Amino acid sequence: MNTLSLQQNITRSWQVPFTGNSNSDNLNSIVTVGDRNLTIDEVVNVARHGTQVRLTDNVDILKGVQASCDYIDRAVETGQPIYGVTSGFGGMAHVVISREQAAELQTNLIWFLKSGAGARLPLADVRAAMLLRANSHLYGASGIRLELIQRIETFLNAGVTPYVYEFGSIGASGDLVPLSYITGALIGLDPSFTVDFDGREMDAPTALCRLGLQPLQLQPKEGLAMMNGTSVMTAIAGNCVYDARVLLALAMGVHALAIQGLYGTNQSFHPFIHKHKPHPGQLWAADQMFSLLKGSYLVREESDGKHEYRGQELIQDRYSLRCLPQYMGPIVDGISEIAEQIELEMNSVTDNPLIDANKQASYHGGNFLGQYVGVTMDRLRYYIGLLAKHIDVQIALLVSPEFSNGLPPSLVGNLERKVNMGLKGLQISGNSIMPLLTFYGNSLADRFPTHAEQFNQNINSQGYVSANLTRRSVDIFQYYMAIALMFGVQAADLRTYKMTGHYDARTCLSTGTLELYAAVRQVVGHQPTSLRPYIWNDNEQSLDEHIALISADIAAGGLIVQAVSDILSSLKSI
Ligand SMILES: N[C@@H](Cc1ccc(C(F)(F)F)cc1)C(=O)O
Repeated sequence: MNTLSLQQNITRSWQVPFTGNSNSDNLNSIVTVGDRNLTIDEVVNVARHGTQVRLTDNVDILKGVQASCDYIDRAVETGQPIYGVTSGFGGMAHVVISREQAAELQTNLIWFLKSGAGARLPLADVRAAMLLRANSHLYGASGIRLELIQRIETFLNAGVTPYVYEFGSIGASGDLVPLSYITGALIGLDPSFTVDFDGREMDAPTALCRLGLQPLQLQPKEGLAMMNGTSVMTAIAGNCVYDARVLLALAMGVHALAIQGLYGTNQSFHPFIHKHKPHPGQLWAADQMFSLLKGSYLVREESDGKHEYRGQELIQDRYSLRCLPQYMGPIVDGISEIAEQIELEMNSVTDNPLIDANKQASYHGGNFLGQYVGVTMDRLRYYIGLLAKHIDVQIALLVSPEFSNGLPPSLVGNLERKVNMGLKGLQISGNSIMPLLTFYGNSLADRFPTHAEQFNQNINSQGYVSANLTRRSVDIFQYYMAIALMFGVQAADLRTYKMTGHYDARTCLSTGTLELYAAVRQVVGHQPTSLRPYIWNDNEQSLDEHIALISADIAAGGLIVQAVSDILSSLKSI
């Protein structure tokens, strides 16, 4: 198979047209919306795996939704001045809107916001956004009918996903432009609103017809309630946080393989050291690495606190090994803080004005500002850059015999075939990715336009663009991780040979890394043998095909991700 066709055949799980319940594990599980405790994992299950959703049947919550609509009806009837209900929008909020124009105001909002550009968002990100919008509306503070919220449920369960575009939101009034596409499709406003219906492109009115639904006329406030919020950027952020945790768990696995490849010591991960600097992330990384290396014949077992001179080799390891917990710690802590903030944002009401039906009052405010998403997504890309930089130096040690405790240069397998250059090209390919990941680590939230929308939106988060940039960074990091795993596997085989005279690393690796090693070998279709390492002669495999296979497995949560599931679940509990 040539590389081009391979790349075309391997599509990332969240880019494939959504085709309903693809994951049998989720057939029986249902996510209830409206109980105010959605988790990132639930969002990912609905977004990517077709888990069905059900709106809460909690009577108090449903009554609250209706009460907020009644409040708006009365306000329009009596001509009360309320932003976006009886007034114009944004920098034109002084314009008074009559009772007769109040519904048209809402539909018109969709029309003038329909100004997106660029590529379509992955369907899974749009599905997550719909779920979050429904969740936000069930707090009963938005003045939106249950009937409209139920449409979101229907779309999600039937696998109908509006097309939304990558540019258009400054993350200030939430995601006005992206949400206008979702709203236009839900109500079947016009055939120019299009959807993916179970894998087929279709205009929204036709899709509604297939679902047995009629086009819906928006009531006062409903358009604003639908579009004034952070749901799309928060959805992308939730999916990215999930992926980033997977990649962090894999980074730990890669380092554990590299440390064994380098014949490193386990002493640097001894609990005694870390209890004297007990940051939670550092403690976690040290503890994980200590156990990940347990039982290995490829590490220096020095947990008793002894150390010996080893000829020309250093008495202690270089920093990328020895200081791993101290380097990873802040990243681990940072990602768990990000997850917490994104989950809180997912369970928030993010529109304006907000209605307190009990007090018969409404409040003008700004919960739609996506600053939490902008700042956390900037941070997440920064952390991804730091993770990539660390892996890059580990690879650099592995390919240089003067630093690798004597592995062959560029991890050449068959040294007798003099033309073999081993993993030289693979390292260069990785070197072309790592700087981009650190570049993407730059912040966006501090570079906002100060004069947006007649100076009304004069501070804005850029949270949507930041989240999309983080999606890109995550995707690229998956390629990088594939390359790193290939280095880890080859190094383990070559170290095994140095220690035992055969190449089957399964006999020497720690129990904690065996499954990861085996998963990589299986995904590339290259079973371990005692006679040869993973890469023997340069001309016997196409490394690009291996990168594509491994990264696709990572993206789809396949064998390689399952192999680090213990690390992943312990990471989530920090
Ligand atoms: N987030 C704003 C609502 C808003 C602001 C601006 C516009 C537009 F489209 F005119 F620019 C629409 C809605 C608010 O609640 O204050």
